[in-house]
Amino acid sequence: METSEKSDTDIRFVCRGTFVHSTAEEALQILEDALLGVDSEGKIAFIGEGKELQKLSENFGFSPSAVTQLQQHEFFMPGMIDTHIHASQYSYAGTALDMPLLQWLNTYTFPVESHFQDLEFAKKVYTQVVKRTLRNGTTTACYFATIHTDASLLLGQIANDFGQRALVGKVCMDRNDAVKYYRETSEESQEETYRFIKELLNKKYPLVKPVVTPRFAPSCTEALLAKLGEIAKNNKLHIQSHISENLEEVELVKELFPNSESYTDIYHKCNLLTDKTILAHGCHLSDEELVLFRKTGAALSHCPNSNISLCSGVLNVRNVLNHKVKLGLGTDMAGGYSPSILDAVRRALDSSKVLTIQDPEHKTLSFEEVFRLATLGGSQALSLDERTGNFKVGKDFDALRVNVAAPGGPIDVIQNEKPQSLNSHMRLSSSTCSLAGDDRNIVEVFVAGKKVVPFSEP
Ligand SMILES: Nc1nc2[nH]cnc2c(=O)[nH]1
Ligand SMILES: [Zn+2]
Repeated sequence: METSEKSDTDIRFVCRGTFVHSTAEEALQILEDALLGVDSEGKIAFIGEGKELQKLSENFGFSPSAVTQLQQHEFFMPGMIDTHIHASQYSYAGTALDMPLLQWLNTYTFPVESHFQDLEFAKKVYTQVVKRTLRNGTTTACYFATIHTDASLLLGQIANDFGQRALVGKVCMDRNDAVKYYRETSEESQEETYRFIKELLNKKYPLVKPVVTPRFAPSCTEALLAKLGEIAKNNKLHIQSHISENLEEVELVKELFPNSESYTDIYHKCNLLTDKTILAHGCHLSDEELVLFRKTGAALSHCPNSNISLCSGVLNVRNVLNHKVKLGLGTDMAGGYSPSILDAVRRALDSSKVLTIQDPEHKTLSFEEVFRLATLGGSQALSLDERTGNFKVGKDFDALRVNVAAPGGPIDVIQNEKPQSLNSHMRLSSSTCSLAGDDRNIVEVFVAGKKVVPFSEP
């Protein structure tokens, strides 16, 4: 049994059943007939075995009859973490994937994002994104908004209202020759970043924090990048951006920053690589660049749907893991067409298999490893692993109640003739749900001990 020190904790609720999660040692740990208690602050107070019910109920002062028992085919898993998602691109998700990155940005993305100065439009789209991602089991999202400060603040408010844990970034870009009306001056970008951080922090939302967000090197001058690095450092803030997504972009960066050794070096020189930095893609990074990530503690967000949809490249996750670089999964919607991290799990496995087809020596990622990337890995990549990522005592209870056989769901559970051990059954179930399941299998979602799905009536 694992418990927090104090047993005078007030217990909010206790659940009994199978819990599936990742630890540093075990990519997929299955706790059968476990008992997990959540305290009044939404933190995990204890996790023990079902047979310890009597003792735990006395120690923690809860009634055994109040314990919620999971049903057959149900299990709890940690909430999933989307380490890279563009909330502002939801309105065209699933469309417009017919050109490569730079042309796609100019043709579709910038014109759509420019509409977010309209707060009514922003409210509609951002409400839908937060609800949709929560329903899909994203308990933590690291969001890009747009250059508009007020709309970005609105995204923070909506995430807070629905109870989602979120990092929210007002996008910074002082260079954009293609769509001139969607750009700030360097001064505006700095001043508005200050205002965004100040106003969002002043709200004191418990689960929503600002993230400094230079869009990517091609849309920022070196002076702006350096200023944003300074702002992040002085305020100890998270940083997010994109890096080495497609080859044309990498060439453009060489032209725009002729004095830098590499794409990674540009961010490094501007103090943008820290242990609170998350950079999306990295498909074309060199091993030297990965070493710099490792040294600075910066993380990568693997966005396989987007990498395939925009024909950007295939990230060699095995190589990233071998370099001990922190890594999580991202949808990168709308470069990726799905808002679901379950989809990212599937695409990450597919991408890894493509690498194995190309090189049989490549060690394919296992389902268990990718499950860890979607949960614990994401929390580490965002430096939020003290708070979330798995069922460790003292962390917030961010969890999904999954029913493999949810009525009306996409999975038909076919009973095996031979009885299986519960453990292998749950291993199969968690794998089945990730590979064949969808939001219909996610029957409840909890963030910091609060049930946020199904949505409560307004
Ligand atoms: N996929 C993707 N890559 C980017 N690089 C710079 N901006 C973007 C964006 O919005 N999406
Ligand atoms: Zn992106």
